[in-house]
Amino acid sequence: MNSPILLIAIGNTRIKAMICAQELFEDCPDRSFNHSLNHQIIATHAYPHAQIDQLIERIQDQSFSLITIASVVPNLQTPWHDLPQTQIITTADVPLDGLYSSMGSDRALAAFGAGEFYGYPILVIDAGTAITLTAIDPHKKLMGGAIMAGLRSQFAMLHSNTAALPMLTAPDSLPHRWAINTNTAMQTGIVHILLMGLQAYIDDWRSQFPESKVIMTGGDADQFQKWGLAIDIVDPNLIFRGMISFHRSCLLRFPPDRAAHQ
Ligand SMILES: Nc1ncnc2c1ncn2[C@@H]1O[C@H](COP(=O)(O)OP(=O)(O)OP(=O)(O)O)[C@@H](O)[C@H]1O
Ligand SMILES: CC(C)(CO)[C@@H](O)C(=O)NCCC(=O)O
Ligand SMILES: [K+]
Repeated sequence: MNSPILLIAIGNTRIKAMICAQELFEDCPDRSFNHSLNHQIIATHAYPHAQIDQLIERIQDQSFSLITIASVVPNLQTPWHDLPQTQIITTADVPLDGLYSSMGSDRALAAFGAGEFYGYPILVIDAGTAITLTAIDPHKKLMGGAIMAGLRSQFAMLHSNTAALPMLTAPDSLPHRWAINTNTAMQTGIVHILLMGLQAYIDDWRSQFPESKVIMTGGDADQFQKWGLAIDIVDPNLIFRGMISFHRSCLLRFPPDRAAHQ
């Protein structure tokens, strides 16, 4: 058996790694390679930046035929960055039209992975350290997007920029809109206003592309779905799907047996 591949996505809070079987990249006539992702995943890991040593310890003894890294934290180097089989994917590598050069590679890859898997047009909402919306039209062109502070970041901002407000986490169930104590007031303000704002974006998108799917990913995606945000699917693996789709598109353009004979 070929050694597995390692996919690494470096976000602003956590480093996420997926180990999957090499067979993902074997030639097949349609997009079924991607549909089989769930069966090919050997392991997934997510560690905050400060605990990167634990990730290293977990996988340092394994050998990988291919390593792919996408990062939105340029100064964070890992032991995998400099290996000969490592490829760093940037936004410029992602085969979608109209991407701008400073756009995060996580957004470009998640949108590409979502579009290739669920079809275009597509709206991707990534609820992580930041919340991003990334909208791709039927011609695989960026329509546009938005960036705002993520759920945890909003609580952290209120706490660090005021004298009296505590550091809180988001409530499990949707709080009553009109609060009569500090903690609920903070929670209700952040949660309801985020939900209403995101819903307005989703409604606007659906009015232009009624057939489009709306996909959510990122650490808080499940929470937003529980609160009733009208998304179609939560998919935690969009960025990894984007990496696999990227390799797939390279293989289709440069099949290995042809390259070997040139
Ligand atoms: N174990 C965890 N550690 C940190 N955040 C978590 C965890 N579980 C859920 N979360 C939530 O996930 C959010 C961070 O999301 P995520 O881990 O996707 O961010 P990230 O790694 O910084 O990615 P990005 O940079 O793409 O936003 C926080 O708002 C937090 O509420
Ligand atoms: C917005 C974040 C922080 C989300 O992870 C990342 O995608 C990023 O640093 N983006 C650069 C700016 C942009 O996407 O327009
Ligand atoms: K993100």
